[in-house]
Amino acid sequence: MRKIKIFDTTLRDGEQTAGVNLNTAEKLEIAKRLERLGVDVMEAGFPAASKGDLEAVKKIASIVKNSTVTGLARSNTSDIDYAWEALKNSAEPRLHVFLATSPIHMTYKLKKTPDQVVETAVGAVKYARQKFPVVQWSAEDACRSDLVFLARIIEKVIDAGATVINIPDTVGFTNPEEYGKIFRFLLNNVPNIDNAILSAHCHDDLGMAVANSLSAIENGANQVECTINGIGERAGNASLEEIAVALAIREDFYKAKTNLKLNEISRMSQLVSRLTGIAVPPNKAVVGKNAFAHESGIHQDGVLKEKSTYEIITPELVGVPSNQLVLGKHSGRHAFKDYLHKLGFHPDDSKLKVLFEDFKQLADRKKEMTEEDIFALLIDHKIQPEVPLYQLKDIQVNYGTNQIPTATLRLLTPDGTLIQDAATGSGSVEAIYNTLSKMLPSSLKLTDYRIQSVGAGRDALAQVFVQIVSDGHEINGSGTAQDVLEASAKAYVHAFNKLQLHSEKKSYEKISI
Ligand SMILES: CC(=O)SCCNC(=O)CCNC(=O)[C@H](O)C(C)(C)COP(=O)(O)OP(=O)(O)OC[C@H]1O[C@@H](n2cnc3c(N)ncnc32)[C@H](O)[C@@H]1OP(=O)(O)O
Ligand SMILES: CC(C)C(=O)C(=O)O
Ligand SMILES: [Mg+2]
Repeated sequence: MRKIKIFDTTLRDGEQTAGVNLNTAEKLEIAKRLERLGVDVMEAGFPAASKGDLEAVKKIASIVKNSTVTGLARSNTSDIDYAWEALKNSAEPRLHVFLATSPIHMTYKLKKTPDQVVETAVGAVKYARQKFPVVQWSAEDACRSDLVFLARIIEKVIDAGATVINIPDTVGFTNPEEYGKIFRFLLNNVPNIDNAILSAHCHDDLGMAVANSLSAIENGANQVECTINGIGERAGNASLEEIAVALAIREDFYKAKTNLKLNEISRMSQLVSRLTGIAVPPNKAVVGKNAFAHESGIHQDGVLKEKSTYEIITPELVGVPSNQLVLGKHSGRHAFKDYLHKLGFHPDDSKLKVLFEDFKQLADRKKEMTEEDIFALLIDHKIQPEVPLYQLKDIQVNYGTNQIPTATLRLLTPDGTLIQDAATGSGSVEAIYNTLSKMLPSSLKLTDYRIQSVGAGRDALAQVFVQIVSDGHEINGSGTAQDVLEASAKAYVHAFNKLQLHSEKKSYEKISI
């Protein structure tokens, strides 16, 4: 199977998104995540652009070890020297140097003849190779360039020492068929092309960046450049998550793999969105909030019977805990009943009918029905579960570098008694969970624990998700609080309460109406 290298440029082209400015700490946080995601190359910035960017690239290059770190430079010695200053301590210093090749750019922007452009490009690559073992050369605006000229300049820069040749669709002008043909043309017309890796770099001005990147792969590109959430100059770049998941899901067609850990994608996307302040549209493929949400009755019924009826990507593949059946006015009886079962209520058919009619009436007035809405509906119908529900009253955690973490918790039991206990653990969360295990009638075996922040900045709320599996049922608990430890405790108690509702089967028989 072919291996496609993923060149992530979130920290360079992605940062060129209007209104985005990442400081060194933020860039480093993203870089570490990109490394964990498994990108082959990350472009950390444009060192000649500012002192801050130079420092950020330098820092990232000194810390990131499992992905190659690169930086962009114009075709002049000064930019290349700045890039060297930033990258010289990386494991394998790699430069990305570019020069425009289209008549429009050469005439109006660079004010150079084609021959002068060849001379400048070759000079820059030769100069760069005196320092950098790996030099990638990009033909800016390649897709509006004369292809014979493009082939000529590429042959020369490969001779000068470039080993990666990038073909940017700088202004997002081409379509997949044309873009693929450019790669075919270069493979057939550049005599030394086998000495280089061909790379694609697409912009989304006409909404074709991902399709163009995939076409390039079909036509010989072995590297694609992309950004998380597709952020980037103007309408953005090709989105990493869409390319990666398309390759994985359609492996039968593309017959190509990447090194990415796909289950890191969701968290990666959230981090970039939070630090850049660029929200992910809910309907965005793969990472949008609705990518795994089913709203209409026919779809929900299909998914409940067999997920693959309407899901080509499993949420778990990209690190989303589970799909979501959103209750709304388009929902049908199957989804409604399933929702009630998950909450622990099992009304018989006649009660379900009445509840469903009321639900539809309410849903007509609301965009989305929440768990609270459904509970309110059940309470209106005087349906109450007589199952034990525990409430977290307060929590205190002692943590210090040379101290054993200790948690003290107080819980309100279902019969209203206040109980208190304490336990230690190897970390604060473990201490909390050990305490809860002592206090609750049974302890939970967690299969997942995740933290994410709700909102941006220092005052963001912490949201913790835990998952347990019991009798083949997946039960998710969540807790939100200003503090991550309190949110962790709440999530555990939430999961425990839901487990009670499920496993004790106290739901319908003991519901008093
Ligand atoms: C397609 C892309 O995404 S390319 C990357 C775009 N990213 C950026 O521009 C972000 C960082 N840029 C910057 O901070 C600044 O533009 C700098 C520091 C690079 C340059 O700033 P300045 O020296 O003030 O020049 P300015 O940006 O106004 O103009 C660009 C100059 O570079 C020249 N230039 C453009 N591309 C190249 C190139 N690949 N090689 C050499 N020169 C180039 C232009 O012709 C122009 O030269 P001129 O001053 O002789 O007319
Ligand atoms: C610098 C190059 C690779 C670029 O970003 C573009 O042409 O879009
Ligand atoms: Mg670009």
